Amino acid sequence: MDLVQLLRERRSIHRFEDREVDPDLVAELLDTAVWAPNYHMTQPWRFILTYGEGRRRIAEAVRIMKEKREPDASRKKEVGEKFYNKIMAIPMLMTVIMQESQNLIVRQDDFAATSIVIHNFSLLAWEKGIGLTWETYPWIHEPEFREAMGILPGEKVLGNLHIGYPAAIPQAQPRVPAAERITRVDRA
Ligand SMILES: Cc1cc2nc3c(=O)[nH]c(=O)nc-3n(C[C@H](O)[C@H](O)[C@H](O)COP(=O)(O)O)c2cc1C
Repeated sequence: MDLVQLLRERRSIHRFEDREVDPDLVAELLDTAVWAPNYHMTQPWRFILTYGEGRRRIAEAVRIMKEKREPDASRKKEVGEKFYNKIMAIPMLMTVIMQESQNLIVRQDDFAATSIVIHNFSLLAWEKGIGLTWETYPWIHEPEFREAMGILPGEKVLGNLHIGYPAAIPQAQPRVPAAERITRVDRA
């Protein structure tokens, strides 16, 4: 697939086939994805791949969080179970973690660089027929999740990528033509 087609045809995928994703393939793709521009060459990222029985670790943490935060006591179990099952239906989750610099400028540049790694990975995966959605639901920042995944102080979670072979590919969401957002400056 050429790059133009890859960029235009990639979609965020929410429904997956019940099919495993090879973690060695994901590791190989990541090894290319990390060739992102990175101003300070801090390479601040790390990745946790969760799949198979490992998913129970995230699913349990989510169940606990959702039960704890559900105000209606009679619905706690049901809500917890719903989120547990949602996580278990995702073939693989990749938690993307960034070491947070104390320096604001470095931290912002690092956030940009890590985001590029994520999109690089997304395109490389798409080329292999693997889809994903970058998810930033609030509970990735909750202590229950951080503890379950061994996320250290000073590390920021950029998201969970939900990864798998697409069961459905959503319609494209149209983009505003870039021409409408371009200002041309060609004279003094
Ligand atoms: C930083 C970031 C966070 C996102 N978080 C979510 C999310 O929490 N849930 C979700 O369904 N999609 C999330 N998305 C995916 C966007 O919703 C998606 O990219 C957008 O709808 C355009 O669809 P497309 O990726 O198929 O072109 C996120 C994307 C980015 C870049």
